[in-house]
Order: sequence, then structure tokens, then C-alpha cells
Amino acid sequence: MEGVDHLAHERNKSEFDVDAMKIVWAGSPHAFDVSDRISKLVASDPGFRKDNRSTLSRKELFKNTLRKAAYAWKTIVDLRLSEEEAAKLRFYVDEPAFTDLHWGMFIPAIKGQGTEEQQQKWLPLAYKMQIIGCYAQTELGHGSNVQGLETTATFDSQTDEFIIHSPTLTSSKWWPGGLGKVATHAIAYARLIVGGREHGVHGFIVQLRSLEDHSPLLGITVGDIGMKFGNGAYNTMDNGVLQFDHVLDVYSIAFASIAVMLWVSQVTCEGKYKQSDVPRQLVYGTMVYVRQTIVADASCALSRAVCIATRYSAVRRQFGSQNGGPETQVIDYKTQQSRLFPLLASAYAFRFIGEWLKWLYADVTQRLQANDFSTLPEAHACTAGLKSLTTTATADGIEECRKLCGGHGYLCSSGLPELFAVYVPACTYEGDNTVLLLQVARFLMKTVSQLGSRLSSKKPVGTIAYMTRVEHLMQCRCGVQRGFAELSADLVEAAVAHCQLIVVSKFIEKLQQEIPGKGVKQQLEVLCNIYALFLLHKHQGDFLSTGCITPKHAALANDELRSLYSQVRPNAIALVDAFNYTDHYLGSILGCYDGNVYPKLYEAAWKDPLNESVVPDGYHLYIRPLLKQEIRTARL
Ligand SMILES: CCCCCCCCCC/C=C\CCCCCCCC(=O)SCCNC(=O)CCNC(=O)[C@H](O)C(C)(C)COP(=O)(O)OP(=O)(O)OC[C@H]1O[C@@H](n2cnc3c(N)ncnc32)[C@H](O)[C@@H]1OP(=O)(O)O
Ligand SMILES: Cc1cc2nc3c(=O)[nH]c(=O)nc-3n(C[C@H](O)[C@H](O)[C@H](O)COP(=O)(O)OP(=O)(O)OC[C@H]3O[C@@H](n4cnc5c(N)ncnc54)[C@H](O)[C@@H]3O)c2cc1C
Repeated sequence: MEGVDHLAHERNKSEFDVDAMKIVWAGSPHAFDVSDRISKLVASDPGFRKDNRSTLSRKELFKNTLRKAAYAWKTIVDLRLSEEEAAKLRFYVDEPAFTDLHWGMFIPAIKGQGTEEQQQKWLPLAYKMQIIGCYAQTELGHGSNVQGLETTATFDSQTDEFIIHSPTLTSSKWWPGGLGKVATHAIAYARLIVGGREHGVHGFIVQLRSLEDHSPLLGITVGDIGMKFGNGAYNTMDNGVLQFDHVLDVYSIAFASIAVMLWVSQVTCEGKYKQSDVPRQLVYGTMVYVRQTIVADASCALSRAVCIATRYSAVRRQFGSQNGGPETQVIDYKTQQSRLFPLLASAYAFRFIGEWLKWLYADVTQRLQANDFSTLPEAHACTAGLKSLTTTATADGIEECRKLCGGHGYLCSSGLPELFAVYVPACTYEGDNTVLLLQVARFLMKTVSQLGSRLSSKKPVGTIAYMTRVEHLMQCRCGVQRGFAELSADLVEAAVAHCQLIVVSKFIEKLQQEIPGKGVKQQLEVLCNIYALFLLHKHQGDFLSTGCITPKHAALANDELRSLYSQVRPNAIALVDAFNYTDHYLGSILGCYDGNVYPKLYEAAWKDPLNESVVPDGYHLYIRPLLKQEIRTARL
């Protein structure tokens, strides 16, 4: 029945202050206020409805996304929302679109790598959306190997301009979001050539389309790369293909530096290339920034899936009826708990590692501004490794949550198939997860060779086993005289272990902070122990082989896990309520707040276009002849 909370009995079991946990999850009272207010604003506005996405064709879907993006911008302007509120509004609109790359990469790249002059020229236009940007780095032939990019940018000292060119088919830009049909400008990465000499890959701001009629400029061939994984989902995004045919960057020498997107290098008025004495890797700075935001995205996406699966697991009953009484809630089955509760713990763990990574990025950015590059390697390794670890775990976790919901998890109305389809490319974009783990492995190898066996003693006591595991895995690999490539598969495992150590240690450090609210810290301690012991159980081979635990320890850990699951059980619904997601944002009948699942599932079924007619289109042409044996049977 509408208006009845079918999960009230679960909510009454809670042993902690849910409102206080909402603040912990949001990060602060202010952050909670913004999130709560904006999510309800979006949920209450029919202009942001999204329940019809799966019934639209690609063109209808894309046009609807453009409408929503324009409507969101109008809402932001009309309500005079702050940058923080506007970002939250785009988040809760929950539709991959060109705006993600405009605000998520194009603007940060200019802020992070542009000179004062470049920022003064481009940021005001970008902030007012008077230009729409994309980040055009990947090419048809190269994505991971940035140094392999083929697009060229040749400085013409006669005309004081840069000539951007795609010399081969494989140099076509391929994948940039927003490029296909919308972006007017791109930050295009190309090999800089000055005076016949090549100076490696640099970023260039290039105009792609007319600001008058949106037609591609002279020498620009641009379009969409086509349908992607899953029906609705990520097809709201126009990932594009782009070829430059000797495109002149229209900026005169006076603005030449406007085009070369870097404060680490300049082309002077005399056509001379000036490389500052800063690490070349700063050209990768935007990727470091985006990787740390992707870790925060992981906690959002995983918590969404866990919220759906937890609420549905409390609603669903199957088997176990005693004397005609109610059947057993599937959330009470130990197998369901052993699959679901580690994902609940991971959602919280990723939330806190995302908070720490945001601090680390801000710290390294501050140091860079003071020409202190000492923590850049660690920042790169951490952002690369944690992006890899959290996105892999989240993509796998969303799929596990779908399976935890049985057959109904496979319905689009569960919200889980679309969530998976939109989320899963996170394991690839912003760096293929294996390629990024290889970067971490390189960093560990260098650290071991510099520091000897002790990778770091700066970890909380509770992580000794985790630290020993990493050191042992590295010693086993570094000890033998075989090349990095030969050992790379093993080194990637050590890299994963290192990232898991960081997540566990930062969760423990979080618990050493002042955390207000009745029972809140206790609940987080339970979740932290679940996260740490679940990984220890999952990788017990590593821990046993390093000798840092015995088989008896492993058995005790498993017993403790079961006990911890029993402690979470009465609080599970309250722990997902703490995410404070609206039904609109969840987009899931299985995860609706009131747990009134069956009537909503039944009602939603009849809204499917296939049920607009009782007799299906095609019956008279195909089925009736079949049933009436009017189809001439082939001679046997
Ligand atoms: C229903 C709805 C559900 C909603 C769910 C929510 C999900 C959100 C959906 C939102 C929708 C849309 C938003 C999506 C946003 C998508 C954005 C994607 C954009 C992109 O993909 S941009 C392109 C990204 N490309 C890459 O990441 C390329 C990866 N490759 C590299 O980074 C490099 O090539 C490399 C692998 C690191 C190799 O570098 P290189 O060739 O230079 O070679 P080396 O390995 O020798 O490195 C040299 C040296 O440099 C150091 N180094 C390398 N990288 C960095 C760095 N980034 N920072 C600092 N230092 C770096 C390296 O360590 C070496 O140092 P050393 O010599 O060892 O000292
Ligand atoms: C949805 C989506 C959105 C995207 N948006 C953008 C965007 O806006 N802008 C942009 O510039 N790009 C974008 N990309 C491109 C993305 O950044 C690349 O696809 C990504 O960096 C992976 O590179 P790749 O495709 O070349 O993979 P590859 O490197 O070709 O990977 C293929 C396989 O090779 C393996 N491999 C590669 N190199 C090595 C190695 N050295 N050692 C061991 N194994 C290796 C990988 O692990 C993987 O298994 C997007 C991609 C997707 C899917």
C-alpha cells in the first residue's frame, strides 16, 4: 500500500543515530545540506525524469539528454546555484553527458595546466558555457600509450601559427566524450614540432565547430563513434571521432601560448621552444585529477547498488515458512550476508579513501605551485592504483548486487543493469586498470630499491599483516633476476595488495578521528573490520604464504567475519538509509525507500510499450499463419 513503510520494522532495529551517519557519509553538515537539498530539487522536477530512458531510440535518448543538460543549466542560472550546488545538481540528474567532460576535464585541464593568460582567456567563456569543451587525447590507434599519440602540432614561424594535423587513420581522435556532436572546442593532445624538432606530446586548445551555426570548421571532420555497451546507459554520451586536416590554430603568435596548453612549456614569439625545468609528467596532470574524482564516484556507484540490494534483500522472502508463518527474509541467509555485507563495507571504505585522496591531490597541487615535486610520484601511484582498485571492485560489486536480487535484478526497473552499463567503462577510461597497476608496480619496485624491504612504516598497527603481505609479494618478485615485463603479472598482484593496504589503513585512521553520534563509530568499526577481514579471507593464500598469519588465524578471522555480519544485520537498512539517496536518484523499484516492491513492479510492467496493445504487432503477419498452419511447410 502506498504511504506504508514496509521496512519500518527494519529501521526500528537500528542501533545508531542514522542522521549522524548521514553527516559522516556526506562529509560535513554543510555537504549534507547541499546534497539533501539539491537531490530533492532534482527528484521533484519532472524535467529531470529518467524512468523512460530504456524505451527511447538512440537519437531520442541523445536529444533528451541535450534537453536535460540545457534545462539543468537554466535551473542553475535561474536559481543562482553555487559551483558546489551546480555540481551536485549535475550529479543527481544522473545522465552521462557532454557536460561531464566540459566540467570534469576541459575546465580542470585549463585550471591545472594553463598559464595565467590562458586561464584569463578561456575560463570565463567555459564557466558561462559560451564554449563547450572536451578532452581529446585518445586516438584510434593509441589510448594507454600517450607517448605513442600521432596527431601533430607544427609551429609555422612564417605565420606564427600551429598547424594541427592527423597524419594517419590511427591518429584520428577516438572516444572523447562530448566530441561527437556537441563540443565547440577541444583540448587536443599532439606531438609538438618546432623548427623541425619534435618536443613530445602537449595539449592544445583547438576550436572545432562554429559558434554561429555549429558546423565543423575548415579541416575538421568530426562525428560520433556509434552505439556503446548496453541500450540506454552511456549512449546518452556522444563519444566522438575527429580528424584534423592541416588545421590552423587561429591564434597569432601573440596568443601562441594560448594554444600550447601548458605552463611548463612555451613557444616564444621568435618561434623558439622553451621547456621549463619541471617534470614532463605534468602534462598528465588532468588525468591525476580525474582519477581521484573517479574514486569518489566509485563509492557513489557502489553505495547505490548496495542500497538497492540491501533493501530488496530485506523485502524478499523465500523458503523457511514455519506452520504457515512468513517465509524467511533472504537477508537473513548467511550466504546472502557473506556476499552483500562486504560490499556495504567497501562502499564506506571507498568513501573514506576518496576523502583522503582528495586531500592528497590538493596537497600535491599546492606543492607543485611551490615547485616542490617530491610527492608527485606517490600521488601518481596512489591515484592510479586506487582508481584501478575501486573501479574494479565497484563494477564487480554492482554485478554481484544484481545477482543478489535474483530474477528481478535483471529488470531495467531494478536500476541495476543500467547502473552496471554506465559504470563499467570506469575500469577502462582514465587509464586501463591493468596499465595503471603496472604504474604502481613500477613505483613499488623503485621504492623497494631505494628504501630496502620496508616499503613504509607509516601505517597503523592493525595493518601489519597487510604491510607484510605487500613486502613479501615484492621480495618474492624483486628477489629473482627476471625483468619487469616477465614478472608484471605477479607485480600487479603486489600492486593490488599495496592499494588494499592503503584503503584499510585510511579506514583505520578515519576511526581515530572524532566521530559524533550515538553508535556511529561502533558501526564504522564493524564495517572496517569486515572490509579488512573479508580481504584477508579472500587473499588468505598471500597472508599464509607470507607467514604473517597461521591457518588458525585464518580460521579465527572467518569466525569473526560471521560474527560481524550478525552485528551488521540489524543495522543494514539504516546503514544504507545513511546514503540519503532519493528514489529518483536510485531509479530502482527494488530499492525504493518504502519497500513496497511488488505492486510497483506489477504496475511498471504494464507501462512497457509492448503492452500498449493486447495483441502484439506482427501477430497477423507471422503468428496467426503459424498457428493456422497456413505457412507452406518446407519439403522434408
Ligand atoms: C545510471 C547512471 C549510473 C552512474 C554511475 C556513476 C559513474 C559516473 C558516470 C559519469 C559519466 C561520464 C564521466 C566519465 C568521465 C570519463 C573520462 C574519461 C576520460 C579519459 O579517458 S581521458 C584519457 C585517459 N587516458 C589515460 O589515462 C592514458 C593512460 N596512460 C598513461 O597515463 C601513460 O601513458 C602511462 C601509462 C602512465 C605511461 O606513461 P609514459 O608513456 O610517459 O611512460 P612511463 O610509464 O615511462 O612514465 C614516465 C614517468 O612518468 C611518470 N608518470 C606517468 N604518468 C604520470 C602521471 N599521471 N603523473 C605523474 N607522473 C606520471 C611515471 O611514473 C614515470 O616516472 P619514472 O620515470 O618511473 O620516475
Ligand atoms: C566510455 C569511455 C569514455 C572515454 N572518454 C574519453 C575521453 O573523454 N577522452 C579521451 O581522451 N579518452 C577517452 N576514453 C579512452 C580511454 O581513455 C582509453 O580507452 C583508455 O585509456 C584505455 O586505452 P586503450 O583503449 O588504448 O586500451 P589498450 O591499452 O589498447 O588496452 C587493451 C588491452 O591491452 C592491455 N595493455 C595495454 N598496454 C599494456 C602494457 N604496457 N602492459 C600490459 N598490458 C597492456 C590493457 O591492459 C588491455 O587489457 C574513453 C573510453 C571509454 C570506454
